[in-house]
Amino acid sequence: MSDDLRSDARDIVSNIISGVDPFSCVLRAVSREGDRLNVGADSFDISSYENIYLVAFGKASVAMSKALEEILGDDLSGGCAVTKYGFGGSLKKVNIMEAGHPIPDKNGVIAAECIRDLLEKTGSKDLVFFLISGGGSALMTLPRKGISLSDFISLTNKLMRVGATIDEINTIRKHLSAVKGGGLAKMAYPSESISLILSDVVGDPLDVISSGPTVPDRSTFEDFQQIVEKYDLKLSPAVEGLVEDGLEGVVEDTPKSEGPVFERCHHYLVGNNSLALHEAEKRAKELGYNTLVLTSSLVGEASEIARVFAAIAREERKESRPLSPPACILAGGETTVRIKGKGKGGRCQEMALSFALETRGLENILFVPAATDGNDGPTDAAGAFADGYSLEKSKNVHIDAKALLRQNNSYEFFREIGDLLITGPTGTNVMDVYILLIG
Ligand SMILES: Nc1ncnc2c1ncn2[C@@H]1O[C@H](COP(=O)(O)OP(=O)(O)O)[C@@H](O)[C@H]1O
Ligand SMILES: O=C(O)[C@@H](CO)OP(=O)(O)O
Ligand SMILES: [Mg+2]
Repeated sequence: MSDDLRSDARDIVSNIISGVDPFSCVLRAVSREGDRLNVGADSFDISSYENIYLVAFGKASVAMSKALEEILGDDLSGGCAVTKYGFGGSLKKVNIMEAGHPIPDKNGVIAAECIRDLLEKTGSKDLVFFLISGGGSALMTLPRKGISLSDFISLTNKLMRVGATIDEINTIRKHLSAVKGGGLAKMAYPSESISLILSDVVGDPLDVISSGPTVPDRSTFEDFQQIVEKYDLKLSPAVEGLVEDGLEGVVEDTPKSEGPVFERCHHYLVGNNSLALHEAEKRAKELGYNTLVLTSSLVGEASEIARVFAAIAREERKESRPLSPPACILAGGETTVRIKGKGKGGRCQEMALSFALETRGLENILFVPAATDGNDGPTDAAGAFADGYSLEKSKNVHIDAKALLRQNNSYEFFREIGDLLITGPTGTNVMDVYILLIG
C-alpha cells in the first residue's frame, strides 16, 4: 500500500482495464492447432468451410477483431467491424467503421448495411464469427421497414433520460430493428456462426448484450407496450402503428425459440464484470489491502447506491467493519440516473458526487466509481475521485455541490476540483466498477 490512496486506485483501475483487454479475452477463449479451432469446450475444423468472415460490433470491436485476425491469418476471407468514435484502429482484412454512441447516427446505419450486405452473400458452406461487445445496439442501427433513424434517436434519448434499464432500452430497440433480437442470425442463415461475447450487462444475458443479434429474443411487443406505459413515452405515428400491428400479430415478433435459424449458431462468453472485479481484487491484495468483493450485479439509482457506499465508509472508519483497514471494498454493475437537470455527467460521476456529499470530513477514505470503457455518460472522464475533502475543495472554488447534483452536473463538480478520472477510451467494456479504499 502506498501513502496515497489515489495512486493505489489508479493502479487498480489500470489493472482492471488490462485484465479485461478484449484481445486477451479472445485469445483465452479460442485456440488453434493446425486446422482445428478450439472454442470453449467445442472444436471446429476450419478447413471444412469455403469462407470465414468476421463481423464485429461494439466498443471492443478492434481488439477482438485483431485477436481473431491473428488466430485465423490467411484463412480469414474478410469482414466488417463497427465501433464508437475514438475507439477505432487499423485492421488487416477487416473494414473498420466508426459511428455514434450512445445515440445512434447515420454512420451506424451505413455500418449495419455493410454488415447486412456481407451476411447476405454467405451460404451454408461458410463460417461467420460475430465479435460482440456492449455498445453494438447504437453502433449498428438498421431500422425496420417504416421506422426511421430519427425514431431510434428520439426513443433512445427519452429512455436514457428517464432512467430505463438496459433490458428495457434494448426491448424497445430490438423491436424497431432488422438486425437486433436475432436479426443477424436470420441474415447469416444457413451459414454456421460462432459468437464471442464480451458482456456489459448485469447477469450476462445474451439476448440483451448489444441487443442479442445472434440469439433468440425473450422480449415481446407486450413488453414493449409495458415500457411505453411505465415511462409514459410519446411515440411517433410510425412506431405506434408498428406496436399495434405487433400486438395484433399482423407483424411478426422477434424470433423466440431455437428454430432452424439458430441451429448452427454457437455462443461463448469471453469476459465480463466478474473478471474485472477479480483483477481488481488481485491487485488490491498485492498492494496490501484486505479485500471484499460485494457483487458484480449492482443496479439502482446512482445517487442512492452511492449512499450505501458512504455508509460502508463511515462504518469502516468508526468500527473497522466489515474489514480491518487497510481495506478495499469492490463492486460492479450498472446504475441508472433519472435525469432531471441540464448538466453534464455520467452514472459514475453522479455516484461520486453523491458519495462526497455524504462523507464530508471523513479521513483517509477514497471512493472511485469508474466506467470500464473510459467514457462515463457523454463525457471524456471514466469516473471521479471522491473523498472526505471533496466538499472543502468545492467551497474553495465557489461551487455548490448540492445544486450541481440536482442539475446532474457532476462533471463540472469534479472538473472544477481537479478530481476527474481520465483514462481515455479503453477499447473494452464490462460495465462499471466501484472501488472503496480505506487507508
Ligand atoms: N448529466 C448526466 N448525469 C448523469 N448521468 C447521465 C447524464 N447524461 C447522461 N447520463 C447517463 O449516461 C448513460 C449513457 O452513458 P454511457 O456511458 O455511454 O453508457 P454505456 O457505457 O452503458 O454505454 C445514460 O444511461 C444516461 O442515463
Ligand atoms: O449495446 C448495448 O445494447 C449496450 C449493452 O450491451 O451497451 P452500451 O450500454 O455500452 O450501449
Ligand atoms: Mg451500458
